[in-house]
Amino acid sequence: MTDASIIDGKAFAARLRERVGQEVARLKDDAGLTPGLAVVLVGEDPASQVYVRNKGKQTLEAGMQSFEHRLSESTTQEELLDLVETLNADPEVHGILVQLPLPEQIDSAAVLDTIDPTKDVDGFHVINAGRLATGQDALVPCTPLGCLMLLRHHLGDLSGQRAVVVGRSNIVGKPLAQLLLGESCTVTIAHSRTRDLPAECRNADILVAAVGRPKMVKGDWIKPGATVIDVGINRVEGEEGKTRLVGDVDFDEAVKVAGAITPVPGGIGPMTIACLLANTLTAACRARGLPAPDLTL
Ligand SMILES: Nc1nc(=O)c2c([nH]1)NC[C@@H]1CN(c3ccc(C(=O)N[C@@H](CCC(=O)O)C(=O)O)cc3)C=[N+]21
Ligand SMILES: [Mg+2]
Repeated sequence: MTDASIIDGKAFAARLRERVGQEVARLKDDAGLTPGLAVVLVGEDPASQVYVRNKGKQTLEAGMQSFEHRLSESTTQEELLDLVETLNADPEVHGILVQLPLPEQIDSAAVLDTIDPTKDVDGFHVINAGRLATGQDALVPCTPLGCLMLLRHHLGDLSGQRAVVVGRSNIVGKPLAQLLLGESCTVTIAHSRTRDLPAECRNADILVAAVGRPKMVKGDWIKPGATVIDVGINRVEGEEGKTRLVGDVDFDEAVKVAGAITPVPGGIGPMTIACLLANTLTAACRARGLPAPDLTL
């Protein structure tokens, strides 16, 4: 059998950012409105710093304003809530992202639920989770949205497909399951307590791995010809003490069995950032009572 085709998330994300940039330019000309994204980073986690830098750079490249707030590791919950409230009230800020994970003295759920739901470009507020689950207009979490865009582009209509999502986080697994249900897939959410996980995965026409365990999904867990979406971004020790990124899927095995597969890096990661920009554009339009542009490629 021939190897799986590689779904190029990096290239797709670049085109999506281009589209967002066009719409931002149009919004400036037609409505005098420049979308703005505020990113809040608490602490010094080096990996988080890289994401924040990439997000800031790509936000500016798309013609949006980027506001960065770096707070110390010892920031109190009250200080962080004060900042979120200031950003909620700032008319130049259309999107707010508080980078996770937060230090242990902070109640993450309380912080996320303080963000104005109309500015919640991560889609983590309970209002947005509820709107997604009930099929109303929501700001949709960026990683699941990126997965759905690649699946739609690669497969077209998804209706009737058997989708297995491995992982049940509020950030990826649960919202992605909702999105796939909205596309009329038959959806299973599997997780660490699932009995005979490999057999469950072998049922999938669409298999999504979002567990945060390097190379957990093996080739013999995959139905021949299935579409495999690898959400994992795991830093592991490589040669000479260097770190490298691997997914939750054993790519070398999976590529021999799957019909199509997303790589790590260059798959879902870049889509997450592109969808963050798309959500910021959507939030800015809605703040002005304008329709959000259609960004399907
Ligand atoms: N509130 C919040 N929202 C987030 O969306 C969020 C977060 N917190 N905390 C951290 C995680 C992680 N995350 C990534 C986004 C893009 C890449 C990405 O673009 N990765 C590149 C590689 C980057 C590299 O080489 O380091 C790739 O997969 O090709 C990675 C990781 C968003 N996160
Ligand atoms: Mg789990």
